Amino acid sequence: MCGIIGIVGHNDVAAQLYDGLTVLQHRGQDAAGIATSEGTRLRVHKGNGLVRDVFDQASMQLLRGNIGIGHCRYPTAGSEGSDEAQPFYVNSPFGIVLAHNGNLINTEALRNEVFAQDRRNINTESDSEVLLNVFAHELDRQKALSPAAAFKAIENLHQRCVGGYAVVAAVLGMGLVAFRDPHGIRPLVLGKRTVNGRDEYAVASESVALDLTGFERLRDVRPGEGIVVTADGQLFTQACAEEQVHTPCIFEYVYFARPDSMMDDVSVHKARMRMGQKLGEKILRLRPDHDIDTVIPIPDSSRDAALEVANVLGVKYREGFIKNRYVGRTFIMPGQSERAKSVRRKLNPIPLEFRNRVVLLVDDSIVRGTTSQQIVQMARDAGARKVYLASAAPPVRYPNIYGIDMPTAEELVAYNRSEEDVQAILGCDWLIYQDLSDLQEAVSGPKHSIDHFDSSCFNGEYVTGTADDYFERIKHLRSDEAKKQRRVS
Ligand SMILES: O=P(O)(O)OC[C@H]1O[C@H](OP(=O)(O)OP(=O)(O)O)[C@H](O)[C@@H]1O
Ligand SMILES: NC(=O)CC[C@H](N)C(=O)O
Ligand SMILES: [Mg+2]
Repeated sequence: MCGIIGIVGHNDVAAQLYDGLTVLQHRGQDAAGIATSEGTRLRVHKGNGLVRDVFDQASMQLLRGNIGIGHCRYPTAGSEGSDEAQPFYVNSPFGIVLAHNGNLINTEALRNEVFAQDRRNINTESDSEVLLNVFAHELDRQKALSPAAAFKAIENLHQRCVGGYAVVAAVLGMGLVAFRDPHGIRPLVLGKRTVNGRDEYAVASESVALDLTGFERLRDVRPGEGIVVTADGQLFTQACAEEQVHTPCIFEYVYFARPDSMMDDVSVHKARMRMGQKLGEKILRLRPDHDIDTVIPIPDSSRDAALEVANVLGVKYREGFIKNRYVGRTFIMPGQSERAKSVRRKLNPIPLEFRNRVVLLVDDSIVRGTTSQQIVQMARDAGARKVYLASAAPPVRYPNIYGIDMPTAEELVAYNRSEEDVQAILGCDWLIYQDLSDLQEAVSGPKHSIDHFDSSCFNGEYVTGTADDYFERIKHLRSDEAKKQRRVS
């Protein structure tokens, strides 16, 4: 789940892109990059690491220009190498840089098509480089450099690309281009500010990046919609795909997004509190006479939900695990051994919150079970009498193929297993999962802001459809074992 941002200002925008990326860092920790457009030059600086590691004063000074895009990466395709850091660049037509959040599921077929028909070579394993070349080819076919040409290119791209994608690009001589896939799986929000009487625009994965850079959130980019902001700050928008069911990714609300973001008009913080309420109500339904002494969140992402669980149950909420703030998110680390080691480095219990107590640990989700298995053991070692575990999301039983790197069902702890089996593996005394209907209601909220979701990792329903052999092929390419082999070779 990468973070993307694009800004058109009237002065240099690199410093603001940098600031925006620092608050999107939770979406991708492996690589970061910024590209800016100034006169006849596109400048790109990118590399592996956190935003703060990739840029220094010298690189920032080179990134001149009033139009720019930024990216922080969590790979879902190709390798973790620096040559697949984004933004990507192509020199023709005009010069384009592009950054992508999401994952294409027809990359292989597109790559062949792009080579054979469009006569363009893709030099990495990245789906985003394929996407850029499709856009470049379709823009080239328009024989013009205008918002209308960009919209036509986006329309054609939607016909060719299948998957989840939110995209920002800068086209030399035109400005900023942004678009969202026809189902709106991946998020993208549009903001505006007025500086000295002149309008400036930004698009970003999450509204928190707009808050930090002083842009007011105007609205979410609509599914399939194209946005162009010209170099002089004029905004053009157009629907570039026939209307489809809007199915934003529900996992954004469960785990990925920051709680202080608004996404498709829903507050992530409020959605998580409602998840906690519903989970608490389910626990009360199942065991009205429960013996829980304390609710303990598993930091960071479960805190909003855990607090509400405690409120509903009427028991104490206590911080029982202290998080080492210098260790990043474990779930988005690239390999299983790194993820497993990081949980212990990241979380340490406060024994007095566990000793002789019946504790209910609450996490936002249980995916591979890496975190929960270790946490349950830590709670026991710290002296808990009984350890219960509740997940604010249902069992994750199916791969995610639209931008979250969990492509192999066999790596998911709940795959082909009953809740009782998972409870035994995690070693807890009681395991409670949220029901999917409750999760969906929690996110769509009292205003029913969202009617449908991409909930594929919970129910195995893929809104784009999938080729018959897709999951088998992706397993060979992207299982933890395949990634390990690739790193060795
Ligand atoms: O079952 P697993 O495979 O362990 O994945 C699920 C866990 O990973 C995430 O935490 P992470 O440490 O990535 O981030 P956080 O600090 O935002 O909670 C998520 O919040 C769960 O705790
Ligand atoms: N998580 C993402 O959005 C990844 C974007 C792109 N598929 C990549 O691997 O770089
Ligand atoms: Mg967590």
